Amino acid sequence: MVVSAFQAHVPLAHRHPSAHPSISSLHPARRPRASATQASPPASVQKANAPLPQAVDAVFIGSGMGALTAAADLASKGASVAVLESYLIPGGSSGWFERDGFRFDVGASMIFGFGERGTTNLLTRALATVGKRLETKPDPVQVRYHLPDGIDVKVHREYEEFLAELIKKFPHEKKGIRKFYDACWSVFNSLNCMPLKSLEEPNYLLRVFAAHPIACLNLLRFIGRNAGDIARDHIKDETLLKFIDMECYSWSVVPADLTPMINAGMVFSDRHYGGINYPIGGVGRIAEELVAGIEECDGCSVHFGARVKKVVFDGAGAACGGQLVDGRTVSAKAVISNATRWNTFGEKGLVEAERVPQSEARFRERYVKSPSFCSMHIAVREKDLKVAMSEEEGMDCHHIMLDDWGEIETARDGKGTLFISIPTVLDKSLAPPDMHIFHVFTPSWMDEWNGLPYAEYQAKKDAMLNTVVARLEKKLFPGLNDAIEFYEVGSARTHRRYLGRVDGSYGPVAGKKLAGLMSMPFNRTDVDNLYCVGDSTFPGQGLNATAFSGFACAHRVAADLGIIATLPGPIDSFLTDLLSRQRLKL
Ligand SMILES: NC(=O)c1ccc[n+]([C@@H]2O[C@H](COP(=O)([O-])OP(=O)(O)OC[C@H]3O[C@@H](n4cnc5c(N)ncnc54)[C@H](O)[C@@H]3O)[C@@H](O)[C@H]2O)c1
Ligand SMILES: CC(C)=CCC/C(C)=C/C=C/C(C)=C/C=C/C(C)=C/C=C/C=C(C)/C=C/C=C(C)/C=C/C=C(\C)CCC=C(C)C
Repeated sequence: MVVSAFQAHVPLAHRHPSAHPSISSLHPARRPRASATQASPPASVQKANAPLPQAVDAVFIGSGMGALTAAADLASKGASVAVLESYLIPGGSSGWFERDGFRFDVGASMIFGFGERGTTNLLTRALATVGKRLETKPDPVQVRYHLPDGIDVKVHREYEEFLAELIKKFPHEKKGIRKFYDACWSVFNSLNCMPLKSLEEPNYLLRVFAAHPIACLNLLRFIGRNAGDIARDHIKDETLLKFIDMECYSWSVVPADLTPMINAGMVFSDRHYGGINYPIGGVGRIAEELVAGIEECDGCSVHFGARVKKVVFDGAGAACGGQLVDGRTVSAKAVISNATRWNTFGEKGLVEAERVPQSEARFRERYVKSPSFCSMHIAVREKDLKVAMSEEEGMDCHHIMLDDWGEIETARDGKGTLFISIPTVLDKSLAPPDMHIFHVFTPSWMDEWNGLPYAEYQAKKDAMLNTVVARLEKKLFPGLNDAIEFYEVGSARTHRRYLGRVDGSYGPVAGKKLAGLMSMPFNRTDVDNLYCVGDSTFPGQGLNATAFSGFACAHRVAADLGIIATLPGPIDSFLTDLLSRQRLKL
């Protein structure tokens, strides 16, 4: 099937601002967006969609960053892979869409894992597995916070510069601040000195322990802890603790008490080590290049418009393929689901109810769905903004805004935490000259949107936009209202529809206080030959995190397929099962 330019850019959300007098009168300068771009779809997408293979070593359900990383790594090791993606372009939440010469990132534009050094630069490494590389633009500031109590803090790329700014605000906590963030460095440095592969492959564990015993022991010290515990070991000031809650919430969507310390160590240090780097041409370029690289490998293919209905099983109850909604089947020795845990094992999931293993109950008891986001993608005319927009004049790409601490997690209707990215500050190629892309998103729940009739649904989107624009105008971007060229709002329903994620959820989060990452599932499941990859697996949300899950998954699958050396078969099986039984007790 050839994907037409129009199909490849199906609207993310349908919206008709002109149909709502309140909106058009509030924003006379706005116009409905023009029809979807007629530009050609990317070469990767055009080339993909060869006929489905009948049988491969590994079949992937979905093409999010977890699956693409794993598929690329397996392909580079000589395995044959088929990636089946239900949508028309790759990447899932790291995909893109185009309108009128603008290229919007579907998800967050703040990208970790693109550094040049160490071992934690997993996006650089994922691309390298298939001989690809992307030009990136270093971001001098990870994020600028605009928080209650007058907290206006920039997280500079330079660690000491960030600490100095925070300490200036909380001088009485000088020691505690350094101790907390230094603890994060200790986690990061331990990870960043070792190859990162599967924690459920004993041969790797033995080798890595032999080569890096101190780093491994340090990671074991932190793997069962949460960032909030460590913060409170060192910090007493309640406002500073709230700031650290926000530091965690801004990427984990839970406060520090529920945020695993390993992930906090990664995020709070890598931003100063590899740094935040924006891929020129947009976040979607990562998925495009991975697809191109996978397709260049013998026996490997990526297919779009290929929605998998169910996992297929053999007579012994082992997974042996994926069946599409149109009935076609791809047989495989390993079946890897990049759908969320709920979409894989839940009601109407890919695995029929009677085959769902008991152990999944354990996951559901510990993890809940995080909220979705209401995403406002806005095209903005620079000349009408009353603030300087260039990096040279001090504009930052990413901002987080909150007006009242009480609303950090709970506020609805656009009154809670606002995440703002303006990727055109770093990459002008994303928009026509003198135009900017504002991506503003705020946590939002499916129950706010479900069942709304069309007119109410559209009105709610517009109301959210108006609330948010008013807040941004007042605090950060005077003139924004009149500078809007066009906009597009996505709700939890949009995320569910286009990303296939249950309730449009951003991913699983701890439903209660857990021991760090100890109970986060790895890639193997209790169904033979069925694996999971992506943010429903260790270590959770984030592109770099899902790239880790991809490498880990590829390593374990390659071991099971006999492509890489393991301990002798029976010993490998015995130790792997022992490790997984031990984790089940936790
Ligand atoms: N800046 C950032 O760090 C950033 C940016 C974007 C995304 N992300 C992260 O990406 C993570 C998600 O990555 P992921 O790997 O878990 O995947 P994903 O959810 O992004 O992608 C899954 C893909 O699987 C496809 N799919 C689902 N069910 C299918 C089926 N039955 N048949 C065929 N295809 C199916 C979906 O269409 C989607 O393309 C999120 O946690 C988010 O944090 C991070
Ligand atoms: C051998 C023995 C005995 C022991 C071994 C011990 C061992 C080796 C343990 C190893 C543990 C490992 C390998 C852990 C690896 C962890 C990794 C790689 C974690 C990576 C985490 C990355 C994260 C969490 C990245 C998150 C980024 C996100 C979510 C970015 C998105 C940002 C937003 C949504 C915010 C956007 C904000 C604005 C303002 C727009």
